[in-house]
This record gives sequence, structure tokens and C-alpha cells, in this order.
Amino acid sequence: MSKYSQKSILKTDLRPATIAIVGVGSVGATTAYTLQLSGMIADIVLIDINKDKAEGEYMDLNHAAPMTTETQVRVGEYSDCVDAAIVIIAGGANQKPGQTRMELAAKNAKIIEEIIPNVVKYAPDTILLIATNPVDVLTYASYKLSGFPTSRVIGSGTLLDSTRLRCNIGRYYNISSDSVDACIIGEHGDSELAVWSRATIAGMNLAEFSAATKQEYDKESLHKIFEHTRDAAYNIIKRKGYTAYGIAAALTRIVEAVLRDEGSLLTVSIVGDYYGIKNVALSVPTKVGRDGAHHIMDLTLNEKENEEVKNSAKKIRAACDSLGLK
Ligand SMILES: NC(=O)C1=CN([C@@H]2O[C@H](COP(=O)(O)OP(=O)(O)OC[C@H]3O[C@@H](n4cnc5c(N)ncnc54)[C@H](O)[C@@H]3O)[C@@H](O)[C@H]2O)C=CC1
Ligand SMILES: CC(=O)C(=O)O
Repeated sequence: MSKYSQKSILKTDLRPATIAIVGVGSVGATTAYTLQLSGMIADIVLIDINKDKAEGEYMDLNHAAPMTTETQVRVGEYSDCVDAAIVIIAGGANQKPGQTRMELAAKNAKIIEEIIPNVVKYAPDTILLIATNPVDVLTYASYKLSGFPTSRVIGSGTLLDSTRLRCNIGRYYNISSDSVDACIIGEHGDSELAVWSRATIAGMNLAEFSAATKQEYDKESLHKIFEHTRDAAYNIIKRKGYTAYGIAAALTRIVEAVLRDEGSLLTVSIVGDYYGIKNVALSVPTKVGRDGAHHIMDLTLNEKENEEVKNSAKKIRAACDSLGLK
């Protein structure tokens, strides 16, 4: 190393990685493109029950490669998951306008039952990254079907919702969302909650920040920000039929945290015991690195938040029970 070069601040330098994506619809294909643009990935394998769709996406992505990062993209079979550091699961039905994520549970559980054993057969050491909805229920299902440790079955959870929340708070105060530290926890769905008691901007809680910047601070405004966040997918799907860019960025962020062995605390969903509710997958800030995701703590919450997260956990557990997922 020359005396003018500095050791990388990254704990681990990136090694060329293969990422497989099962289900190359709106979410899978957009994620492939986002990963391609990221420059982190050497090789992306596209797998879909609809071969034509996978081939079409492969051709289109390959035309971007010479102008972007030369990531290799190819259409594959499950056997091509063999070298995948991470297998992203985005296969299955998406919501129709007005439909809840939970309403997809029975249909998508059947699809997951088909996909996961095939992946595990060829990639027993990989990390599963689940996007298919309802993501918490299907993260639990994937954990059971794979026999993997909880750390290697990661649901995208409320990482996207937390980003939406930070965006909406930033917009309310007319500052960059980068400056906002706030999160959504619980279900990626209707029972999620914003952890207002822990939200900060520049180290100040929102009441202090509002007072210091002479801006309005009231429960009604916070509730509107929350509703806008929780209902974002409904509002997008009503207009364009699906969501894809936000989740693609969230999945890419999780892949990055794994490949760079960051140890970042991201609101992803993994199986564990949360707030006294056992055996459920939901999101709290969770440590993500090379060996997967680890639930290292429950956030300390106020009484109302505590009640809400328990209800969210109970709702996810009940959905798992109804699918026979003990
Ligand atoms: N976790 C999150 O934050 C988000 C999750 N989603 C979820 O992602 C899933 C995919 O959504 P879209 O891409 O919009 O749907 P889409 O309908 O555009 O694509 C789904 C793809 O899955 C494929 N597929 C279906 N069964 C399969 C199987 N057995 N094996 C392999 N591939 C299979 C289909 O051929 C299709 O190409 C949905 O469940 C949706 O709700 C969507 C956005 C955000
Ligand atoms: C569809 C979905 O889960 C989302 O965009 O949040």
C-alpha cells in the first residue's frame, strides 16, 4: 500500500458475487436493473416460471450493460443458484387496487412452497431475501421450508416503509430525508407502526426540532404523515398497478449490507420472539452483515407503541396459524 493510500473504511472489500432472482416481474426485473447499476454484482441470474418474460428482461438488461457496469445477466434454472450469495424471491401475485397484502397469503404461500425447496436443493448455504407479499408471513414460511437458520432468511420487511416515513418527515420539515432518523416496525402492512417516541432530527426529538425551527408540531400532522406512509402502496397501486422502484432500492440496500459485511441496523424482517410474542417474523432494526441478519434487540417503546407492535405481531402469527405454519 502506498503511503498516500488509505485502508478501505469498509470492513470487507467486495468480492464478485452472483445474485439470483426468482420471479422477474415488476419487482424482480427492477431489482435486477438496480443491482446492475450498483456496480456491486458480477453476475445476476434471472429465474421465472414464465421463461419468455425472463428472456425478455435478460435481453433488455444486457443492452444496458455496455453503458453501465458490464454486470453479467443470464436466464437460469434453479441449478444456477448454486453459486448465489443471495437468492431474492420476488415471484408471486401482486395486489390489485384496494387488495391488502394479507389477502395474497394463501395464493403466494403455495408459490413459495414450490420455489424454496428448489432453491435450497442447489444453494444450501445461500441467504434467502424475501420480497413476495405478505412478506412477514412468507419469510416465516421460507424459514420453515428451508430449514435455514433465522439469520439466513431475511424479509425486506419495513425497510421500504421506514424510507417512506423518512421521506415524508423530511418533506414536512423541508429538509433532506437523510437527516431524519425514524423507523416503521412490525408488519410490512396495515398493522405497522411508526416509532415516534424514538424519531430524531439532528439529535433532537421532533417536538424539540419543531420548536427550534418554529414549525408546527401536533399529533394530527404526525398521524397524517404516518397514514401517508402506511398507505403508500395502495396509493401507488391505484395509479400505476404495482410498486417497484422503492422495493428494488430496498432490496439492493440489503444486498449491499450483506456483501459489504456492514453490520448496519436495517428494519428487515426475520423470525424470532418479539415483545413477548414467540415465533413470528416482523421488522425491528436488525443487524445485517455477511452472515445474514441478527435480531440483537427490541427497541424500547412507549406504552402505546408497545401495545401496537404486540398487536402487529399477533396479527402476523394468526395469519401463519391459518396457513398451518406453526
Ligand atoms: N416487500 C415489498 O415491499 C414489496 C413486495 N411486493 C410483492 O412482490 C411480489 C411480486 O410483485 P410484482 O413483481 O409486481 O408481480 P408481477 O406479477 O409483475 O411478477 C411476478 C412474477 O412472478 C413469477 N412467478 C409466479 N409464480 C412463480 C413461480 N412458481 N416460480 C417462479 N416465478 C413465478 C411470474 O411469472 C411473474 O413474472 C408480489 O407478491 C408483491 O406484492 C411488491 C412490492 C413491494
Ligand atoms: C406493494 C408493497 O408491499 C409496497 O410497495 O409496500
